[in-house]
Amino acid sequence: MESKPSKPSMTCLADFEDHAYQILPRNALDYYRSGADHMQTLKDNRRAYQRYRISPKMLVDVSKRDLSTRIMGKRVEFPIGIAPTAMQRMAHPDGECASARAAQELGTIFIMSTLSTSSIEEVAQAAPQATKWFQLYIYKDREVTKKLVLRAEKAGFKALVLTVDAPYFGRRLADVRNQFELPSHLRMANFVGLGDLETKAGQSGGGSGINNYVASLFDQSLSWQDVAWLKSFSQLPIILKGILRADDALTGIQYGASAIIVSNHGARQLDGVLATIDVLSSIKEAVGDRCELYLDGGVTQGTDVLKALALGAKMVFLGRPVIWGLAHSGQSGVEQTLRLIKGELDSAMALSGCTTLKSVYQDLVICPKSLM
Ligand SMILES: Cc1cc2nc3c(=O)[nH]c(=O)nc-3n(C[C@H](O)[C@H](O)[C@H](O)COP(=O)(O)O)c2cc1C
Ligand SMILES: CCCCCCC(=O)C(=O)O
Repeated sequence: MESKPSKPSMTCLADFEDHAYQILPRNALDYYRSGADHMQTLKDNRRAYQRYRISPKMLVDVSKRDLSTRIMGKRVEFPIGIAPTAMQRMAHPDGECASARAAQELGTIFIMSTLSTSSIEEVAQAAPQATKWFQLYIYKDREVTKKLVLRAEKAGFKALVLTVDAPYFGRRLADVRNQFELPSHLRMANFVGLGDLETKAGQSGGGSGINNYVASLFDQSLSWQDVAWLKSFSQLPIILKGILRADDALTGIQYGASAIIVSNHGARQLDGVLATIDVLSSIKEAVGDRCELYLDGGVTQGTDVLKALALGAKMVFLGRPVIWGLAHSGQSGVEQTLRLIKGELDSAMALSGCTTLKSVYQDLVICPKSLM
């Protein structure tokens, strides 16, 4: 008797999330999954996608499809990249190096967090061909910040992603309850030998080591002038991450931002802000074609991506889903995650009459009044 081929165990991104919930230590799992305060926005980031529905076009020849695009002038195989998430070695020993390699393998973008558990140079060496962007937090110590930027530039990173929504950190209640500390075998790899910058995340101070770290070391006086400061010594294009309003997007362009990531930091900062998909079209309307717009937050399936593209994003980024893939099986798990959602987008495009990303128009998505 012929035996049946074995069942695929991972069929969608939620399967990886379920798996991660079973295997990750509590301290790490809570850190990764939490939103701020009572997590109203965390739920809304995902739920909001259900308020938008697709209005597909029929009898279009969809036998050939192309998901590739150009982002900041560079070819990307499909419009789904990896958002910066800190401390990835808590999910898998290969951490950020594995995620960057997965991005390289699939031809998409990897954004590396300032607060990585692998260094800029380690990631650059692990994935030399990947398109890598460096996410920047600005420290009170501006010399440290400047050195970090110059290291990223030297190591071949192609853009700076300046996070603008985190002068302080939101209160993630589980991290406070767990008295979160970076496990002692890991390090803030970009700051080795720099005292508190390396070690402070390993000190909870009786609360969350994260808030402790940020409140004492990040520059709370950050303002628009600092975009000009960055441009004064770095050649890299600047992408603002964490914009939620059209007027801020326009100001960002005036100060020289090359692109904007519409983001609420995965609902980890100010609880009660709008879901990112809900603010996207108003920002797109204001900025038009003056800069590229990307989005993150709550994207977990191909139809979410299709909706974001139709409403004005050129690319979306995944935060937690990549962590769940990493926790499953390192580079391979991240690759599987990206392939799954890419396949879902491809299928959603085929079934809605789109053969290229350019053919994904705004009228493909509607928000019926009954669902508002
Ligand atoms: C565990 C975790 C760590 C994060 N670390 C950073 C970071 O270091 N820098 C940053 O700008 N954003 C950080 N973010 C926010 C993500 O870049 C992104 O905005 C968010 O995760 C997108 O939402 P999603 O997780 O629903 O995909 C983090 C998010 C999570 C969940
Ligand atoms: C002590 C390390 C703090 C890491 C914070 C990274 C981040 O942005 C997050 O949302 O978490």
